[in-house]
Amino acid sequence: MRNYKIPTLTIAGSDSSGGAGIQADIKTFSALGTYGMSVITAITAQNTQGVFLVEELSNEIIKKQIEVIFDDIPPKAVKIGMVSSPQIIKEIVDTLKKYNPKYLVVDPVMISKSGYSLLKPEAKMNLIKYLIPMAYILTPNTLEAEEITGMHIDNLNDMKIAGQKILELGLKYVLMKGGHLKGDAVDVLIGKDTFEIYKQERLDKKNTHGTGCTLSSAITAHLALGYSVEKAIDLSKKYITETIRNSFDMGKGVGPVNHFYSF
Ligand SMILES: Nc1ncnc2c1ncn2[C@@H]1O[C@H](COP(=O)(O)OP(=O)(O)OP(=O)(O)O)[C@@H](O)[C@H]1O
Ligand SMILES: Cc1ncc(CO)c(N)n1
Repeated sequence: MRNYKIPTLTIAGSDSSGGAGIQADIKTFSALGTYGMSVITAITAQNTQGVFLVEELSNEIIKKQIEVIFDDIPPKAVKIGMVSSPQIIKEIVDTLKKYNPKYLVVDPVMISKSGYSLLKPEAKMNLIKYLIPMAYILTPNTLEAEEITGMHIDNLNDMKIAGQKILELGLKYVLMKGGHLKGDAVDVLIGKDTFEIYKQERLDKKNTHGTGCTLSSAITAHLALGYSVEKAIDLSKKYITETIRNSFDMGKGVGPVNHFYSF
């Protein structure tokens, strides 16, 4: 139902260049027909060439944004992206526990495509201990899954084993993204009794800024719209593929995907 009235929420960092972070999430929520809302955790001075400065917001304003949204417009599904420090992670987890959102999609953002660390090294423990266990779905790329599990991931079988290891932290599903491996763009969904492979052709495209953010917010939107987890991922995988296929030059570096290719 594309009536733009189903509320969805992203808790993430702002990307001033509009291709990733909060901006990618809101574009995706809108393109897929939901009502997007945001809790900003940090502001990045970023463009298509890199991340130049990051300023985190205070725990107080992050907590308040979450509370006033949930008290007024409870979202049908929530996505969490960049949460850079241990105290921000703890604050978000403690605040969300009061509302216990059913569909919580966690994208464990660690390093930007341009190589900038968006997660402080000391925050990794809180991510694993507090945030990941709350997730309905975690969407790590293989490098993030390596950081979480300590395993080396090279192929589909490694992805499956690492996914099963992450499930032990208590979450429902892991969607591991194989975008960084060679060959087709293959992602795998791992649940207690679930193993699904989502395969699309690898597109030879330069402009892939924001692919991870876009995929996780597409899953959030589709869950909010009432699709099953398998169908939500299937539709989101097709959406990200088309946004990459229609990506375009913008700026001097790695340009954005095209969230609005179908309009
Ligand atoms: N060149 C490509 N062609 C087709 N699909 C791709 C390509 N690159 C990535 N994907 C797909 O895009 C989605 C996002 O994956 P990716 O591995 O880029 O995430 P990420 O590394 O978290 O992104 P980001 O750098 O934005 O954080 C996945 O479904 C992945 O398979
Ligand atoms: C704010 C922000 N969040 C996530 C990403 C994804 O890497 C990014 N580049 N910037």
